[in-house]
This record gives sequence, structure tokens and C-alpha cells, in this order.
Amino acid sequence: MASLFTRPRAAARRRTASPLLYLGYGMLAVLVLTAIIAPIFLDHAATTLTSTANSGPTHAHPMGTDSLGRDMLARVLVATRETMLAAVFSTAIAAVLGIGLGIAAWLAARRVREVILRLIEFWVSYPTLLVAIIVAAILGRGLAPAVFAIGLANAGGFARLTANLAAGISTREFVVTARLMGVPSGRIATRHIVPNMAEPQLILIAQAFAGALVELSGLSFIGLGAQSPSFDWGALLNEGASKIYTNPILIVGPSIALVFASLAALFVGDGLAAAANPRTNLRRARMLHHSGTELAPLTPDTLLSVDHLTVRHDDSGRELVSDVSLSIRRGEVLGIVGESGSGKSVTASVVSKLLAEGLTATAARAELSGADLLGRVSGRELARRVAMVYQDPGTALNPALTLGNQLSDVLSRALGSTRRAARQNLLERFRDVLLTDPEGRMRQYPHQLSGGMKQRAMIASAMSTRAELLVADEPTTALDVTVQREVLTLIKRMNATMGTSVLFISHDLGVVRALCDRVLVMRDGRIVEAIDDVAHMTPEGVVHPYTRQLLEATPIVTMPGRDIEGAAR
Ligand SMILES: Nc1ncnc2c1ncn2[C@@H]1O[C@H](COP(=O)(O)OP(=O)(O)OP(=O)(O)O)[C@@H](O)[C@H]1O
Repeated sequence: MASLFTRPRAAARRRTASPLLYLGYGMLAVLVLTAIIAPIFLDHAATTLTSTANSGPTHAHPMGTDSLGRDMLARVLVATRETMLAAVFSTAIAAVLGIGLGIAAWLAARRVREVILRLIEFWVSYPTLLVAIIVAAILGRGLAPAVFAIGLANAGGFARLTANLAAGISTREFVVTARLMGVPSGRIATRHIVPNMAEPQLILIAQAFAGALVELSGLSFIGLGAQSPSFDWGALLNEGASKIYTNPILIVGPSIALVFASLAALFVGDGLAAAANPRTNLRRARMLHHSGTELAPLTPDTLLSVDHLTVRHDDSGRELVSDVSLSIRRGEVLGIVGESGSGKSVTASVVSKLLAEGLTATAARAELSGADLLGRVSGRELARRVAMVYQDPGTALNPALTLGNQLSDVLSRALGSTRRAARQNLLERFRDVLLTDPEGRMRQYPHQLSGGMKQRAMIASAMSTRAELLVADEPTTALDVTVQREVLTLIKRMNATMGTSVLFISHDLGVVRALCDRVLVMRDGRIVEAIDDVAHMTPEGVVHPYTRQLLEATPIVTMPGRDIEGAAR
């Protein structure tokens, strides 16, 4: 078991680390090594006065010498330590202060929170450099006040980001549940809220670090930062700028160093943020043919034929679906049952061409009404052929749009009809699925409808494209028994009146028995039994012990005479 779980995770980490992250690490390593080594070996050359003042590039001084004859290359390399340390400290001050304040705003009582939020808004409304200059001018000259001033100036950005993210995350179900279970606020903040901000915070830290390098140089440039005899890249730029017309090489070194360090920070920040999100950088789903298998010709009434389908998880190489074959005739309702994780949804995702990233499907054939599902099928063609109804209609609907807007938009794109015609079509389908006040529903947002109503709306949307195949992935699991029955009735009606074939996925054999013509039983990614006479299946009549177990364990939904067919009439 351990190897099954540890290997894929290590592989995922390896794969999600982008080449830019490695480049950033490499650049950062160069900077760190320079910061450690240069002051040890080059301090003498960087600080000793010589008679060759204001020299241009020579063999002995590739970046020239300053007005006191000190080697400019050595000075740039030695300044790496002071500049990097200053940038690290100011970024740390900004991140700790800002994230702390953002979390404090979220933990505080409502009124205090409002005050903190207004304060943060005021803070970020001024440019960072301006705030840093004002603070540094108040604190006095020197690198330490400059570091603190820049940290303080950048903290506002962290505070705003943290407060905004915390406001969103704190309403999510897992936070609400933790609160109900009595988890203290501080622990909710550290365990549930902060880890969910990792990606944007890492990007902001990288940006703040890159910004701090430039801001520190800016403060040194105007004489507020590093004071002689200490020097950072900004101070060197300041010195070089005064000789820009007579000896321009002097500003090249500190400028290159600044750009190099900023890029290193951005590459590392972006790369770490991407790696912190397991969904980024996944390889696109692949659907491939495998050859060498003899295939029987399809009969004219075959709508869908999937032969020898295998789906693998790219990282672990694990087979999620193994050698599955299925077919659906026109007008037929095929059920797939199986316990959780048996591969039902992954199989359905191949049929609807919605295979998840990081998975590879291979099949000898996957054809839907003549269209090769393993090849290119345009979105519009696919929408005309396949409609989907999901387990949780709430996640399939956009909470920011009214039902009318989002469903008619999809419909007009799928059918190429005008928006007006699409709305009219949808309105009629809303009536077909017996949604009360269909005009009013068109203007409502998803959260204003019950789960059953949302599922009816999804079925209406599926009906409106007159798709040849409806893929219904556990469409009744999230609904109560009465609504379940209504939804099953609607699907059966769609099948009976429009001739739509249905691939119906469920873990409930009782529900499947009430609706389907044939059933496939899946276990561990394989089809272990195919039942053709669904209405009369009994524990004694099935072959596979797992099907028998399922049948014995499932309370059969009583629909006398499969009365959902009656309802369809
Ligand atoms: N995107 C993915 N990446 C990696 N593994 C996945 C992915 N999607 C599904 N799986 C794995 O594939 C297997 C089959 O999952 P699938 O969702 O098809 O199960 P299911 O039979 O539909 O289960 P349920 O009834 O719980 O929805 C599971 O082991 C699951 O962990």
C-alpha cells in the first residue's frame, strides 16, 4: 500500500515542478553562493583604493573602476550579500505583518474588522515606493530603516490579499464544519485558511522580493538606504549614474545583478505556486487508438460502441478502467452499477470526452453515431450528440448567472440558433420538465432553486439540444426519494418521447432496475457482469458473486410495473 501512495506523489512533485522553477533555483543558488563567497575573497578588491580611478572596462577591471579606483565587478559581487539579505528581511517583514493583519481582520469582531479593512484599503491606495520613502525619511538614513520601511510599505498588499482570500475561504463548507465542531478560530486560521492561500501568497512573496530589490536600490539611489562605507546594488547604481555619460559601464554590473535577482525570485515564486496546486501542470488528457484487435462491424441501430477501453493514471501507471467494452442501441437505456471507485464515472467521461487531466484512455474503438470519440470532435458536434446530467447540479451551474442566461447561452452556441430562439426552446423544455413558473425560473440564480429544481433545469437543458445520448452520472444520488422518482420519470420520458439513448450511472441497483433496459456491473475497473433481463434479475439468477451481493444489499425501489414508464406515457 505504501508504495502505491508514495511513488505517485513523488512522481507528481517531480512532474509539477516546471523547468522555470529549476532555472529559478539555479539562479538563486548562484546568488546565494556569490553572497557567501564574494565578501570572503573579493572584499579587498572591492574596498581598496587604487590609482586607476574612473577606468573603463580593461582586462584587470572588466567592469571598470569607480572614482576611488575600486574594482566595480568585485563591488557588485560583494554587494550581493547585503542586497539579498536586505530584500529577504524586508519581504519577511511584509509577509509576516501583512498575513498576520489579514488573518487578524478575519478573526476580529465585525466592527474591528471593518476598521482594519478600511485601514488596509487606505494603506494600499498609495504607491509602495512612496510609502517606503516617507517611512524611511521619518526613520532616518541607513539600510536597516530602509529595510523596515519597505517591509511596512509592502505589508499592505499582503494584508489585502489575505483578508480577501480569508473572506472567501471562511464561507467554504470545510471551514463552516470545523467551526460547528468547535475548532478554535486560531486553529481554523492556521490549519484551514492559510494553507489554502499558498498559491497566491507564494506568487506575492516572489513579487514582493523582486519589488524589494528595486525599492531598496531606489532608496539607496536617493541616498536614504545603504550609507558609505557599506554599499548595496542601489548605492552602486547611484554612484554609477553620476558618471553615466563619461563611464556608462559602471551602471551595467548593478543593473544586471538586479534584473538577475528579480527574475530568479519570480521564477521560483511562480514555480512554487504552480507546484503548490496539484491541479496545475497536469498533462492533458489523452485518448488514443490501440490497434491489432479484430472488431465486429456495427449494426445500424448501434448508437455508441466502446471496445476494449483502458484508462490509466499517467503518474502512477494505475489502471482505473481495464478492458471495458459496451454498446448502446438507439433508444436504449444502459445502466452501469458498481461500488464507489469502480470506474463508472471515468468510463462515462470517455464517452462525453471529458476525461480528466493526467489520464490516458486507449480503446480499439469508441464511436458515437459515426463520430470517432478518440479523434477530434468539435464542441458543437459533441453538444448535439451528448448531453450530461451530473450528480450535483449545483456544481454544474454557474452561481453568478441566471438560469436563462447561462443555459440559453450554451444552447445558442451548441445549436447555432439565436439567443431569442434558444430562450424560447429552453422555456418550452422548462415546461416539459414541469418546473413551476418557467419564466420566473429563467430569471433566477441557481442558489434560488432547490436541488430537485436544479436537476430538472439540467434535464431541460439536456432535452433542449435533442442530443442522441444522455449521460446521467448518478443524477439522483443527492436528492430525496420523492424528487429522485420525479427525476427518473423525466429521464424515462426523455427516452420515450425523444428517443434519446441513456447511459445511466448509479451505485443503486434498485434505481437502475426501475429505469434501464440492460445493466453492466463494474468492479475494480472491470465489467464483471452484463444483465440483459433487468426486470427479472434475482440474486439466484446472476452469475457473479459481487452482483449477488449487490442485489442482496440493495433495497429494491418499488415502482410497480416499472411505473416510471407509465408516467412517461
Ligand atoms: N482525475 C483522476 N486522477 C486520478 N485518479 C482518478 C481520477 N478520477 C478518478 N480516479 C480514480 O479512478 C477510480 C475510478 O473512479 P470513478 O470516479 O470512475 O469511480 P466511480 O465508480 O464513478 O465512483 P463513485 O460512485 O464514487 O462516483 C478511483 O480509484 C479514482 O480514485
